[in-house]
Amino acid sequence: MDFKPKYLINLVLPLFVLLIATLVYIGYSDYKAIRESAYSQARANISVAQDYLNQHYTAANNQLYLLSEILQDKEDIATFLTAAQYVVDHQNKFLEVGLLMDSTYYGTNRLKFEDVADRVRHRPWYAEAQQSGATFLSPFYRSNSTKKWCVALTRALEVPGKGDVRIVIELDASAMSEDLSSLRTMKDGYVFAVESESGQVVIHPDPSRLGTASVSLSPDILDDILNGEQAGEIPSYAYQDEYKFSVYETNQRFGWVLLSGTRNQEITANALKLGVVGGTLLAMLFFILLVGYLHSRVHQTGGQLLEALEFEDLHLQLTKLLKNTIGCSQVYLFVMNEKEGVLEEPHHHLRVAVPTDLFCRLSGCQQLGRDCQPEQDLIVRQISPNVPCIRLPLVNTARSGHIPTNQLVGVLYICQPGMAYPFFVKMIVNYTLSALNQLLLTQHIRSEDQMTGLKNKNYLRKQMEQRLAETQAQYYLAMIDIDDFKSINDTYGHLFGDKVILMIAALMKRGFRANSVLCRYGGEEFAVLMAASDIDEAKERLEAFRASVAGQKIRVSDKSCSITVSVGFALLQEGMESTISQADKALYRVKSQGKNQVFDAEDPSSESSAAMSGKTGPINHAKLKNTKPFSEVRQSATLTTIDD
Ligand SMILES: Nc1nc2c(ncn2[C@@H]2O[C@H](COP(=O)(O)OP(=O)(O)OP(=O)(O)O)[C@@H](O)[C@H]2O)c(=O)[nH]1
Repeated sequence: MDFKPKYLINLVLPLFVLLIATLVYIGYSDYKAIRESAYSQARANISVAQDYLNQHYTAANNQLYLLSEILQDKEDIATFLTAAQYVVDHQNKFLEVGLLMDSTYYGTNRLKFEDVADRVRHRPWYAEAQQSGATFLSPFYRSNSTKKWCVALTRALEVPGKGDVRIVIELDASAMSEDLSSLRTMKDGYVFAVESESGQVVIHPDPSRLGTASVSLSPDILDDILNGEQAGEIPSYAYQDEYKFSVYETNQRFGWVLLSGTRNQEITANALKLGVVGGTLLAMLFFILLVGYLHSRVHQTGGQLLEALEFEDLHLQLTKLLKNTIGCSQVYLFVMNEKEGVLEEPHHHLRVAVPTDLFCRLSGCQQLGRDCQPEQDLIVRQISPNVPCIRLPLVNTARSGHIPTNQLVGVLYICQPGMAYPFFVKMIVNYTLSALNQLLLTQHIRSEDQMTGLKNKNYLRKQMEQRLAETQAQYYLAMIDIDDFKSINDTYGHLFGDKVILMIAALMKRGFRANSVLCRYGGEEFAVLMAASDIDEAKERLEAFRASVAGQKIRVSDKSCSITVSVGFALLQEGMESTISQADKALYRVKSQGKNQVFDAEDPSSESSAAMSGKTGPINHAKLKNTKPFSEVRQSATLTTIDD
């Protein structure tokens, strides 16, 4: 099966939709994957934080035990305080170590408060019913001496004779928060902790949040936790105008709830980033492949346009190419006829004046005139397409110095129902322009007589065919033959004969209107196809030409000679062959009646002479020798100059 590019082009829109859908799917999958990974990262962070807190709890508990051993062993406060100071100095999470004995509070950093039995009862670290050897964890509070947020571990002791003895270690919440702040979920997520009893924030990377009420843990969740819920998720809550998610676990030792989470937006942004990057790469790859394929297909088929030798071939190939690539329904390829200032479309036999606004577009070098409306363009009005039409001027651009000059070669009209892709249209325009240029050049070469620059017999016949199809104007075909040319050749040589032929061509170009078809019919015979209102006008013009030739003298060395031509003409009607034959017969009659005259096919006076001579067939110059020899004169004052 021949796969046509238009199928692929038609797939662009559905594929684009598919691509968007894929992107959305990729984005959603990414979102889910990233969210899942964020959750597991958050859980991992909580687990690290659990270990961290448990270690500090155990460390504080161990220190309490050691210090109580020292106190019981030595019963010496100074030794105890030295050991306590050592502990505080080497463990930066311990704010203070205190000893309550004999109603006196001894603290590290030389603190001593006497007679404080009543006051200490109100301190958070003091538990009235604490049994000897048991450890009590205080609620979260701000330390009196250091003014820092902390939690205290207190051990009650039995020291004989010393009454109520308590050893206290205060744990610094800010320092612990700082350590835990390095646990990040994605970029912005962090670990924090809330005291389940009070709902106060106890660990937070932002020190100003310590001691404040938790935003994430609603009273309902706190109730669940107090009722034994140990872990869970909070999918969405608003904090500082942003939505966040958190996972939580309770910490048995401290009785805190550890939370870790991040901004939902961050997950979305990451998913989008991944989705967009992935999708863009996918889209780029897809479009590169698509454009590459279409590019090569258009080049491949576009190259075939250049092989067209006839206009019909070009039209056929172009229609095929445009149907296969952009799915256009009709193609009109107009060729500029500069001589007559009209655009011709041979395939549909159209001939119209060049749309006036086309040149405005050309001067602005706007090649793509899209969606021409019938009221804007005479040609579109004539074509009257039932689908949108695109007008594409085919312009040769040359540079003279710095100024670009545009030459309109033709105009392509594409009737196209769907989307037109400028990129491909532009490529097709370029190919069409090249093919048209090549075709016109080939036709020019094939239709021109190389020696004189006049048109040749082929071209004349085609023009006659075309004009026969027209009904508006009357055309006349004249056959012109140089009189006694053989003698000229024989007398002055062939080179001179050539000069005579060139002179006749020059006089023809000068003597007839621009829209006449001037042709070298063969050898020393010429033809003119011209428009005239009637036979008299035609004869008058031909007569003027004949006289212009007869009035010229050609110089050869020191001699000059006069040349004459015989002209027979006929009205272009009925058929091409019959018209040629009639004009030929008229010419023959001139030859047989003394040459250097103009006869038309209808002329009754000339008919009789032809009948007399008994010749009615096509002219045979070889048989009409020197009816009236060319005149040979001495050098005269007015001579024709012929360019070599
Ligand atoms: N120099 C030159 N001669 C040519 C060319 N083409 C044809 N001829 C010659 O033109 C001559 C035509 O001669 P004829 O057909 O006998 O006609 P004629 O001598 O003009 O006689 P009439 O037509 O009766 O006036 C031949 O001798 C051809 O060789 C050409 O391109 N250059």
